[in-house]
Amino acid sequence: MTRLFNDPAAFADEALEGFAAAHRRWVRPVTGGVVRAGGTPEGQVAVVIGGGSGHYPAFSGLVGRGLAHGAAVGNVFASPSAQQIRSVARAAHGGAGVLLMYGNYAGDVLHFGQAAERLTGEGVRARTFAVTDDISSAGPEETAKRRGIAGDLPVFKAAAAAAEQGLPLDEVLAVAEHANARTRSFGIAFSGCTLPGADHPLFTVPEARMAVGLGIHGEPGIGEESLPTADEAARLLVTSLLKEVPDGVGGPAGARAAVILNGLGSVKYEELFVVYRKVAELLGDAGVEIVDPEVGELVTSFDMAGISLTLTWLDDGLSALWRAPADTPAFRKGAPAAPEHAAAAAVTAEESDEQTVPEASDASRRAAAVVLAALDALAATVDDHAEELGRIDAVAGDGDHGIGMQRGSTAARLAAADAHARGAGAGTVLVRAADAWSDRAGGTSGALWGSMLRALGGALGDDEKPTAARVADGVTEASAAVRRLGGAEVGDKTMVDVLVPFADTLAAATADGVPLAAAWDRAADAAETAASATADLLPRKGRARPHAEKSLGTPDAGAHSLALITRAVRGVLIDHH
Ligand SMILES: Nc1ncnc2c1ncn2[C@@H]1O[C@H](COP(=O)(O)OP(=O)(O)O)[C@@H](O)[C@H]1O
Ligand SMILES: O=C(COP(=O)(O)O)[C@@H](O)CO
Repeated sequence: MTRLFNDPAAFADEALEGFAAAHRRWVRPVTGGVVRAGGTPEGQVAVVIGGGSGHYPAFSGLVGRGLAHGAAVGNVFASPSAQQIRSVARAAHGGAGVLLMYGNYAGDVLHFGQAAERLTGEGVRARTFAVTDDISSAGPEETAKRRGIAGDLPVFKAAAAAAEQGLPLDEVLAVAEHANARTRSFGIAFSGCTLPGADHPLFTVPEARMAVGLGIHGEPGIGEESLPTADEAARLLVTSLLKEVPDGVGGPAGARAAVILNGLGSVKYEELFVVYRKVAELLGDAGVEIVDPEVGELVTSFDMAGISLTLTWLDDGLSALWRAPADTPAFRKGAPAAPEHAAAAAVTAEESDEQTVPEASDASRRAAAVVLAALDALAATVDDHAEELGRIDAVAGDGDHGIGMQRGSTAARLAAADAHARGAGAGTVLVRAADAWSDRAGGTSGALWGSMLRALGGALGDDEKPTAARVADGVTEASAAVRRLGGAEVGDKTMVDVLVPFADTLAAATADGVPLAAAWDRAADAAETAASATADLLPRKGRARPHAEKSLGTPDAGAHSLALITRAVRGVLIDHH
């Protein structure tokens, strides 16, 4: 239970503020997160890590010498936005490029990828790397689909220590790849976490049972077993990981491993030590030499009761990197190094000029008023259904879809109102709304809704009154943009299952000469039908994928919210007909 909060929507920002105030020796706040207080030494590759809030000490607590140069911090269980990441990366850049590192989650992949593209376009060399250590989230033949959990730490540390040694960007990336290929984690959970402001946990585990194969966002495990003793838990964790010793290690006997026994939030340190006692014994029996073990909370999930074991199979190079000194708010090792000379001036990301708007025709400005009314209706319907959307998302995801959609749509509405008040045309109003949505919401849906509204805005432009055909073209482009960015197709159980029939129905009706309001009406019906039909599908993309079976019978959260929104916008179009 999270008991101490003010406005739940402000929880992540307020926590980051307090964290930065408490750790001035190590970190300096910048837009979107924190960077090292002393900056990045000139000519050193900057390792910028990041992810959602709710996982402390990941990610902000791992910024400091020997570890990350900066951390981009998103909202609770939602990736930071591309804009936040770009801002932190620019502030951390020491002139030798940045490596952006995160756990493998759809939202992170989208936003860090977009940030890297923008940084590269601005002349900052940027590469990305997603950690994939969780063996329960996909089989050995699909390691690229695995999630990042407590293995984030050794992989981040290896890359950061390599950067500290002065290696160039591509070699730092190669170290990250190598460390990740040799890192495996597996976890178990006894109860789910409760998000700030929520009155019940994201999932529950029946009395005397445990969930096997936990996620770090309150995702339920992939299986369930009887509650073990501490020794049985240790045995399950160790045997699961020893079944998957990576290629190149040659088997556990005689191998060296960095070992992390991680508490997810409400397992006591003493309990962890009782488990670790057996972990150490079993690894010793298997002939594994344990190097600098860590027992404690390194990647958490609020107050979730759970533990995970991580092994990074070391060679000489990785061993030196794992043992290298580090000095961060939450992770310290070895003797502190001499003071560093920071790169001349950390650049703070400049804000884009949002004061002015491009010229627009009167007709487009009038249409902008309708766009604004549509965004108002959209935000209102998201508010009305936020709890329901969270509930649906919690069935197999992380329960934050309602919160994320609320944050994004509220920001979009405000940005649109501002642009409209400045005389913007319909296209610009939508593009401003899109940028505000993806920047404020983060997360998978933040990136996708941002790209959707941007594509629609681009198609409408600021010059002409948007005709029904042009709106239909814009929606078709929005549908293509979402599929390009997210890589999902119809049948994967995502919002694409609704977007495609919605766009197709709208296009067909307008091509037949049906006026916009009536065509939209038809398309919204198709959207609703398609959203309900997602209940019968198994998810193949996004957070819900590892829990595919659990989601049968429940529609996809993003598909449902999109259908609700098309219905809400229909009312506006009919009113303005
Ligand atoms: N690759 C993808 N392409 C399109 N839509 C996706 C994809 N992955 C997830 N989604 C959609 O995003 C929704 C979840 O959004 P959100 O709550 O922001 O996710 P998360 O918390 O995983 O970042 C899902 O219900 C699904 O509709
Ligand atoms: O949840 C996180 C990011 O993934 P999303 O796909 O945006 O939900 C975050 O907590 C881990 O980085």
